[in-house]
Amino acid sequence: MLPSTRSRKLIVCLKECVKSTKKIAPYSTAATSKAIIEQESKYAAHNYHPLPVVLSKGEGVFVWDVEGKRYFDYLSGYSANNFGHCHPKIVKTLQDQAGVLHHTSRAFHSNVLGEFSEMITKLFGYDKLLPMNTGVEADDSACKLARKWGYRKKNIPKDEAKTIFAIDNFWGRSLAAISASTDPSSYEGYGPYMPGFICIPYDDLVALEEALKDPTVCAFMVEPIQGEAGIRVPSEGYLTGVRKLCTKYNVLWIADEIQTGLGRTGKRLAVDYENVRPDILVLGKALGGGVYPVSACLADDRVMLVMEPGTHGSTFGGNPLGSKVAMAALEVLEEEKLAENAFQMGEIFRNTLRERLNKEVVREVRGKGLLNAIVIDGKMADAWNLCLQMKENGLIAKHTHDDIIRLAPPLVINSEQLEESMDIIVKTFNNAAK
Ligand SMILES: Cc1ncc(COP(=O)(O)O)c(CNc2cccc(C(=O)O)c2)c1O
Repeated sequence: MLPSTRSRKLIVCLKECVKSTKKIAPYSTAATSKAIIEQESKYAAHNYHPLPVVLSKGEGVFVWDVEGKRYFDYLSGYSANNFGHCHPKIVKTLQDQAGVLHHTSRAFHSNVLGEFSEMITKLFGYDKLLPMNTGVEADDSACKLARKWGYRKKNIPKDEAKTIFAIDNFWGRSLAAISASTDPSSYEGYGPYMPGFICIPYDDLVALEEALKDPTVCAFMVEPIQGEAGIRVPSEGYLTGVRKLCTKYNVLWIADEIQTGLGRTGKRLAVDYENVRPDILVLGKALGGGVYPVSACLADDRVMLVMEPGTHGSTFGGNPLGSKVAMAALEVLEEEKLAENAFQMGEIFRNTLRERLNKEVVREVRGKGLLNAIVIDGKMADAWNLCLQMKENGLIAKHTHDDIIRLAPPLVINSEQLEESMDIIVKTFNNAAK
């Protein structure tokens, strides 16, 4: 039986009412931040201490919380969102491929991995790609590659291979990664640790040469700029020295560019500042366009082919969906000249903040491209409170230590957005001094 005219009018009216309540504010949702934070606290592990903000929408350099408030995103998902939130080309690629073929495992070939492998190896100048998913997996794979190369090509005695890392390194949360860590908050309570991992001071070529003299050393893994250590930029020439010493002592140089790579520091790779070429290049985070976990090891055949069929792998490594998205991400990086934009915006960012920030509160502004940090005087201000204040003023960022705040917006930021966001940073920091 058809509804009467009266009830049809009632239905139309109800639909209008429902639609109107949804317009509380752009991108807002009915649930409040407080309720959602309580829900997460009750049902999710407490392995993070997030800023008290609940995000529900992202677009370019902006994110919105559930109350509809807009923020500049100055963390970029720990540099996974180099291309901004919901980049149209990357999202469309994800949507299209998801409806065609998303996962096969490498028990079979797909029509995508070969294309992705050729594209990425030619872009970065290596013979082969080992596709993984997360950054720590790719770094772990690089360490495995180096050990096996050490046994097969450098005649290091079985199970005696050593890998050198820099003090204050950070390459993830796995048992191997924390075994290399010098940060108690990363390794405490998780022993016993991986043998054969040794740490030396960062940015110290004398210490490096001393360590490489040991003939059982297979590799030196290092970040071109230390990210979690607080955006620590090494001396000019450090990377050149690393390259020379690793060649001299027949040691593989593993460059961990998971946070610094893909335009973040103002070059396609941070090692490009010194025109040096690692033996194993490790990428991650933004390689998946911020929408899908994709990581990679790149190396020449002399290294990569020590890994025979069936001796390493991963369920999702090299899947068609991630491979397609990664190709789109690399195209965006190149087509939109985002490394160049990061270089230019980064110069303006550091020069402006060094000029405008209150020297009583701020000890240093450092970084390259759009990977920067503000180091504060811990006696004058507190990093957590500054992040809370910046949030109130419309910008979200996170500290890496009590006195260091990382500032890393998406590389798509334009000069107007940069100016507006710098005003927020200056206003917040300079008020902290009063
Ligand atoms: C240089 C570097 N290498 C490897 C990793 C590990 O990547 P995955 O997280 O994808 O496994 C990183 C990670 N970088 C990073 C930065 C900040 C926080 C966190 C966190 O684990 O909460 C991770 C990194 O910064």
